[in-house]
Amino acid sequence: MRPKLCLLAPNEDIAHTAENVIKEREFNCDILIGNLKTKGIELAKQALKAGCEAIISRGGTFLRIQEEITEIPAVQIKVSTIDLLKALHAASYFSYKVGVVGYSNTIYEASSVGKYLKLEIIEIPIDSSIILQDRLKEEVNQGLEVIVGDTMASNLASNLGIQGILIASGKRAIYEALSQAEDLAILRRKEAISQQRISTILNKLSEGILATDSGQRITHCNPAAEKFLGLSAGDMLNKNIEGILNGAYNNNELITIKGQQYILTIEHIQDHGVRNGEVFTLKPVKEIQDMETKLRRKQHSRGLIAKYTFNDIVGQSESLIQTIHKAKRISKSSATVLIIGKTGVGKEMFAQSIHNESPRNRGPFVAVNCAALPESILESELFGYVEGSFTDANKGGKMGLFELAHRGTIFLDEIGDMSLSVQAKVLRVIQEKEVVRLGGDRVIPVDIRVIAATNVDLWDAVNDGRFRQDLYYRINVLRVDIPSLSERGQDALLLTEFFLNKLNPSIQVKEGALKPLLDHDWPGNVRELYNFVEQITVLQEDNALDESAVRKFLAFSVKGNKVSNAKRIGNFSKRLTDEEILETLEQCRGNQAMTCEILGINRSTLWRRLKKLEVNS
Ligand SMILES: Nc1ncnc2c1ncn2[C@@H]1O[C@H](COP(=O)(O)OP(=O)(O)OP(=O)(O)O)[C@@H](O)[C@H]1O
Repeated sequence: MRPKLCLLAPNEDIAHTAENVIKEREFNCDILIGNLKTKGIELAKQALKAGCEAIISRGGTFLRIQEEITEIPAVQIKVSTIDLLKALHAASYFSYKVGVVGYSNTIYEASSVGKYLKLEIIEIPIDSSIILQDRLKEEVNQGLEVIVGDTMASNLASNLGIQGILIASGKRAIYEALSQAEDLAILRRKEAISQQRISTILNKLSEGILATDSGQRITHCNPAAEKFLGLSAGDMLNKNIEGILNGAYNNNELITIKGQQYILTIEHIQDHGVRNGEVFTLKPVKEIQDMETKLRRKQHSRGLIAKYTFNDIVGQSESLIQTIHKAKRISKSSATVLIIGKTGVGKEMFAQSIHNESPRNRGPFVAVNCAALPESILESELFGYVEGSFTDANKGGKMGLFELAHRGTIFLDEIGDMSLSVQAKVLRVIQEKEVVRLGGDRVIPVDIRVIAATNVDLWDAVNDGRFRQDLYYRINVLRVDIPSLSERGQDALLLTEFFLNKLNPSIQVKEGALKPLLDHDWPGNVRELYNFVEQITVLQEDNALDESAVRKFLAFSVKGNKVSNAKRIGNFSKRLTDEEILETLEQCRGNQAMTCEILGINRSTLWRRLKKLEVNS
């Protein structure tokens, strides 16, 4: 559909010519007759309300419209050379001296056209109607008898009693103005569509956007910026940016607005190589951090969740309750924690519970067993590496566990087994809160809480030169000593009932059946107790567990432990007699995994020995 235009003609003649052009060229244009005197501006405003997309007018009316109606383009019917020639020719009948009233382009043309007609042209530019009137009076006093110009000029001429000749607008001038108006209206339509798209995008952005002009005045702002700054668009538009952002700012700077932190970035707007304003972007730091955490989590397939809380720790002994109480208090701070306790006492369980009770509980929990990995692998696991830093390095490098624990907790289990060179690097991370990947030089900031655990006396290790003293002091800030199971009174009974219920709830425990457990010293602590209960659930023949059965299992378990301990001393499997193997297998009711566990041998050794004995496996 062609744009809807409106032509404001100063008189019937021009209206008539315009009507012909519109008909011939099929413009979608209404014609209104009006000039400055006859409320032409009011008519134009009404046309705008009625959906007009561009206004065409002449002379002074055009100037007023251009000033007052900014919503749509205003186009001027220019004075063509031929129209000017006709008017000057008509004027020459009255005098050789002709005043030409008009805008610079009209006057300029008039002087050259006037030369051909041998006329003396007096240039009278239009600035305002009052100045024009004075100027005209002056010229009339000096003998001017005729002027050519627009409707306003010819009205002034009749007021001053001289001849006024109206420059008519011919078909060509009207056609050109209509075409120009139509082109501009189409351009406006396109601009409006792209403006709409831009504002939809700006409105949807979670970043706050503010744009300024070359004078630092705000020209655009989006809803996110309104929200962050607590100001409406009306409060900000046309205001100086410095006043809105409260003073000085720099690109890529951290700024605080209403207690929230934002990263401020500033881009310069270049217009044909000239700086013409700036675009300010406000990104909430919290959003960046949340995204970063999500990304870090996604990049790593491991589950980084701490599943245990203090509520999961079973036991009612005074020593355990005291320890839990202290650990809960420690949870609130962000300081490094050292958990000390024998093997299997629940150090990791405590570490997870501390993390879950801490303000970091929404962040990751990363556990590393420092004794389980060879030095070089532990180092690359902890710190990560950059691409190509060693032969087997993954493409794209790899994020280390410290980075992965960002905004969460890293649990360094058995820290006493860490080599001195890794200790030095860990110390650096704890002190500086930053990591450099192996083979890289980029410093990556990390916000982590370290919980270290040990089952050996670290101070002894310091004295032996196996543990760095500075690291010892660094990690020994808050300390949790977990009592061994033998120091926890009746807890062994509670734990047994708890594990039995978890593994096989149908087993009934007879009165006093668990008493023998209190005489056992549980060197492997809760883990050993758990394994013991697991054996019961597999080997128990009926569902009623009495004291004699418990004693039998205990004796069996102690023997198993002795065997497993002996295994560690030397190549024990060779010394295991066939009877021992068969007896254990029978007691385990053919369960080979458990037989291996009790005898401390691996599956292939058992399989070989059974094959020799021709036992069907
Ligand atoms: N008080 C408790 N209540 C319930 N379960 C427990 C308790 N203490 C430990 N456990 C369980 O015992 C097992 C060993 O605990 P954990 O791994 O936390 O011990 P650890 O001291 O870290 O062991 P290690 O010294 O070998 O690293 C886990 O399965 C844990 O869930």
